Amino acid sequence: MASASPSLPSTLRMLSSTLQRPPKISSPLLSLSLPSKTPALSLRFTQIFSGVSGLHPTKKHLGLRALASATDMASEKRVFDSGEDLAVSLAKYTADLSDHFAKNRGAFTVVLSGGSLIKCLRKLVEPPYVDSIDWSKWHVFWVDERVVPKDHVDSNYKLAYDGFLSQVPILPGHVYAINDALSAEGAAEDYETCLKHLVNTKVVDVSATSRFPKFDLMLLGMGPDGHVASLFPGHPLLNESQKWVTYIKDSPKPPPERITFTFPVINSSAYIALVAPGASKADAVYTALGGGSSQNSETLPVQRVAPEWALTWFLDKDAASKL
Ligand SMILES: O=C(O)[C@H](O)[C@@H](O)[C@H](O)[C@H](O)COP(=O)(O)O
Repeated sequence: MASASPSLPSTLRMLSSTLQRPPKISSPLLSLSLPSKTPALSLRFTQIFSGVSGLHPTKKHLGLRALASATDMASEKRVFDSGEDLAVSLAKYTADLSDHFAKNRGAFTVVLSGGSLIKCLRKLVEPPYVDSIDWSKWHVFWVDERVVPKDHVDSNYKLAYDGFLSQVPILPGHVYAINDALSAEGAAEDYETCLKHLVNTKVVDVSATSRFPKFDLMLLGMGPDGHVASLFPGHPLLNESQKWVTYIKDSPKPPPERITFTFPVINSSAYIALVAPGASKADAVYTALGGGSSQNSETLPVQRVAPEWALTWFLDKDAASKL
């Protein structure tokens, strides 16, 4: 079943195979129960789930705790008793979005992080999802990657390949790993060039508001310090407003050299799942969701995460223990 391989060609060679198979773009995204897009009257809501639940914010959810908000992004928090329950819910959430975007857009663009996220995706490689998802529509990207060879133990590609990609029939030409023969600067530039081609060919959608690429689903992990992707607290890269992909050579989390999507790209996504289980995340979760403040009162990177349509937190009891 494995179709991706650590010896995949460079990003651009993978791109060329993708370009031969442009997805069909059909109708706009109208069939989901999306949050209101009326800025003046938009809603933010929070609901605690103890198990598997529906995919999208719906009127039923909104009836529970709806608050007026300045943003039209819907925000939802799911707290699970166990990692197993979290993984089940995340698989259903992802599979439902896959189904929707595959049917309505002809492609499903999914952005992965490194870290514990990949383990949280484990239910996708099991029945019923492994057989029911239309994997041929998936296009896989990384929100950040360590500048190391693809077969290196620190590679986010290798982590995802070993734990997820090798077990599902995603087309190798739809897996956009970084070009590991390049420097950090070169790899970031190469990845941005790749994304531009994919936007031009409509594989990746574009935000009508920001004009940055609009990925269908971004699956983000979060560090104990509140970092997302390779955007760390207090780092100047947090304020990058032009580039789509940039690089860092002084990452406080090893290894130091990485490439990363910028906030304009992250926040142009349609959906973001913030997957942050574990006690080490409790302080940052409290800062982001419980009204706490960070050690030096600075805004944490995770607090800047605001996709165009919906943000869903996937937490376990330990991560939510201070809420
Ligand atoms: O390459 C990376 O280091 C990641 O993309 C990073 O942003 C990760 O998602 C968080 O550090 C959370 O990692 P954990 O889930 O393992 O804590």
